[in-house]
Amino acid sequence: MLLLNPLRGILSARPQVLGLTRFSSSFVSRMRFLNRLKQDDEACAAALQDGQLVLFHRLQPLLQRGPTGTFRPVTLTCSGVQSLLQNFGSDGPLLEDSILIGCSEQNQAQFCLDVGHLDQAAVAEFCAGTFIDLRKSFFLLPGPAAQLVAKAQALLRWHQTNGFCSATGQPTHRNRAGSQRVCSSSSTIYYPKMSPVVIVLLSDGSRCLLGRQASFPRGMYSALAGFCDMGETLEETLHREVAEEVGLEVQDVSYSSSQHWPFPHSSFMLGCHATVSPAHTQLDVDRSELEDARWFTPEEISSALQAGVPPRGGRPPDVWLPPKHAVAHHLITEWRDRQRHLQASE
Ligand SMILES: NC(=O)C1=CN([C@@H]2O[C@H](COP(=O)(O)OP(=O)(O)OC[C@H]3O[C@@H](n4cnc5c(N)ncnc54)[C@H](O)[C@@H]3O)[C@@H](O)[C@H]2O)C=CC1
Ligand SMILES: [Mg+2]
Repeated sequence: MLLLNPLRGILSARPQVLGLTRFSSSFVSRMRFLNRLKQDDEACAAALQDGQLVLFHRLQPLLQRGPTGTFRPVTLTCSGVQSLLQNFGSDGPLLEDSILIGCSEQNQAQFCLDVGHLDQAAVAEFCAGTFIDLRKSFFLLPGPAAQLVAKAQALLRWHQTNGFCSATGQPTHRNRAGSQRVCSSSSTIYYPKMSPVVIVLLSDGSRCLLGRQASFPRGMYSALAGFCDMGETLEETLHREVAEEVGLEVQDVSYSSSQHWPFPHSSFMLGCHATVSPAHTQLDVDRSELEDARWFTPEEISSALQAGVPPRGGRPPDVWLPPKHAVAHHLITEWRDRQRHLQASE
């Protein structure tokens, strides 16, 4: 139940439907619907009228704590946002700045809008929510909502920083969905960008390798990661990064899963497992990239996973691992489960 009077009737009645369930029977129709909205400005404008909107203020999403204590993004109807904008003396064109971010399972188009020109505290109070920094929001929200909010913020940021053509210096104009921008002078089309990053959990058969950068929170260790250089394959990046960062030669590589990672800007994380020969595990750590790297046994990994993410302010344990939403966490739990399976079958 939403306990919000000023917004009665303008908050979306279905805030919990953010995020897509893949492979549902209507998956194909939703994907085709979204694709049409990206190509057809009129259809997109019509979909906005019936859509849900997630608000941001200077790239911070508006969240609300639900009755069970879990956070979710506040979702507004189109008329709800219009009332809000009118209430704050700003209406009309701003609504057209909204960007298409998805489609709910009820076939409602989902949009985001940054109201950074309005008073943050007043809007938050009006919507009975709180604008929370994305890094914090990402870990407060359940997985699908976190990914949707991260995608929304990445698109808002991309539009805010790509207002001009890098070749002609002339303004660029967005399509209605916000899926591209076109140079007003040269007609060059620009699409939102992600930087590909390979992230790899190395194993020597009985241990896995984790490292930490000096900039990580104290005690946090993660899988090795590195940006792809122009022209590289996933495998070439992986071999190069491991050689550069810890001085090892990789044998086998297998792909696990991928993730859009919004920090510090949009990265496309390609998660892999890889092995090194048990006879060649001596590390030669590049201290300009990593503060530390070491091999961990399955027992050490299990207890670090059990310890969880330390609360803010408290003294962190000596070793803790990235939280659930991070692909690094997924790679580490996959490796731990595989080790358990191997031990059980011995
Ligand atoms: N989701 C997850 O589980 C994890 C995500 N990550 C992310 O992976 C990313 C890459 O990891 P790092 O070890 O820092 O990469 P890295 O080992 O390639 O080192 C970063 C350096 O690469 C250079 N670089 C080359 N191409 C770049 C580009 N397109 N954008 C920015 N810098 C570029 C810069 O000099 C930068 O300082 C980080 O942004 C981090 O947030 C890292 C670990 C876990
Ligand atoms: Mg790295």
